[in-house]
Amino acid sequence: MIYTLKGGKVFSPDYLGEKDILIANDKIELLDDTIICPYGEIYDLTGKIVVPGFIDAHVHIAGGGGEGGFVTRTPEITFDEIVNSGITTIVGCLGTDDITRNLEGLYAKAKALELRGITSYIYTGSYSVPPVTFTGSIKKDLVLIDKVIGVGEIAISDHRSSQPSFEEIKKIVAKARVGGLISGKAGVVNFHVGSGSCKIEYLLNILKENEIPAKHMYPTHMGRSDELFSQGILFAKKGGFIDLTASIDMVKYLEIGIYENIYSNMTMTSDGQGSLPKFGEDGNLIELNVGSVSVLFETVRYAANKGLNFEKLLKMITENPAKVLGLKNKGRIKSGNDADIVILNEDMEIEGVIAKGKFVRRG
Ligand SMILES: CC(C)C[C@H](NC(=O)C[C@H](N)C(=O)O)C(=O)O
Ligand SMILES: [Zn+2]
Ligand SMILES: [Zn+2]
Repeated sequence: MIYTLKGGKVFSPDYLGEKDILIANDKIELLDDTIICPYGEIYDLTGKIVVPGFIDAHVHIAGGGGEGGFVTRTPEITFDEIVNSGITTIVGCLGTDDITRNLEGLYAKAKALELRGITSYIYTGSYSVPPVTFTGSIKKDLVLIDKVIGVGEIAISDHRSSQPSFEEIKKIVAKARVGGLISGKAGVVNFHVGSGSCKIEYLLNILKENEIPAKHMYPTHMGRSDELFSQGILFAKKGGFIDLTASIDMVKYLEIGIYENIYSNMTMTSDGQGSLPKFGEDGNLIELNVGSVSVLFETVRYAANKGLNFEKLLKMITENPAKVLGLKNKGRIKSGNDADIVILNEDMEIEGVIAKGKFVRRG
């Protein structure tokens, strides 16, 4: 299928001005001031905003939760929830409950989403250490299972973790790195960072040993506290990527990240379908909500309306996660990249979503 998107205000995420985009099959063929295209549909996007499809690198696509017993298990995600949020690339993960949830179900869900038209990957593992795997080995999972892009979400500094030792964590990162090298993938370990006192000490100590590159360690929930975010700034300044679970409460950290000039090493993810539990001092569950993928762009939109730089915010859900995940053809609107595009109206509301060149949401 060939068609042209004409005259939209294009953020690649960098603002390029009004551009025409020629799309052929699943690729962006051409990006230019004006494209005279003798064939294919022409969509007039004058006055619209055109941005790269959003990448959500941490979603419990097959459901999550369970920290309050069976009734608190959360539902799996629907395709419409994903595309209505402008997400065209998603990475599925398991969380606390890796007894009633398993990698086979996670894989099946990711395949279903791919067959519906978006790009999907999964992390092998879950909160637990040693990690659950398909083949009994992190390296084999990365090399033999195409959808496996890394390991996660491995819990550290959390009362629900397996209380892993530093050595155990280092071995997981080392295996992810070698599995990534052999398979040509990112081999990234997505760490669930809890509210424990050790925060990301393990990761900073691995960096101190100066052997395993920072890019293999990707801590999430880094906006859980000011102290944790401060450690995150340190980690980012050493070349690591830090991830915030999107919510309007994160605006202060987004602002600091831009001010500290570490926004290029920051991403946001939604923790969609994950449980958002609140525990009391006594460790008992007080309440439990369910994450929604819609927070991803809603947080960018909210922060932009608060005056934060739109291009820098946009990078955190497009170009930056593409870098973390090693997805060379994603995260930017440029010739040769996958045609993953979101069309916004002048109020920055999502009007259309294109995934691999096909409209998955229109109007
Ligand atoms: C960042 C906070 C608000 C939510 C966070 N959620 C998860 O980690 C996912 C959850 N445990 C699940 O398995 O579904 C948390 O529990 O700390
Ligand atoms: Zn988590
Ligand atoms: Zn999660």
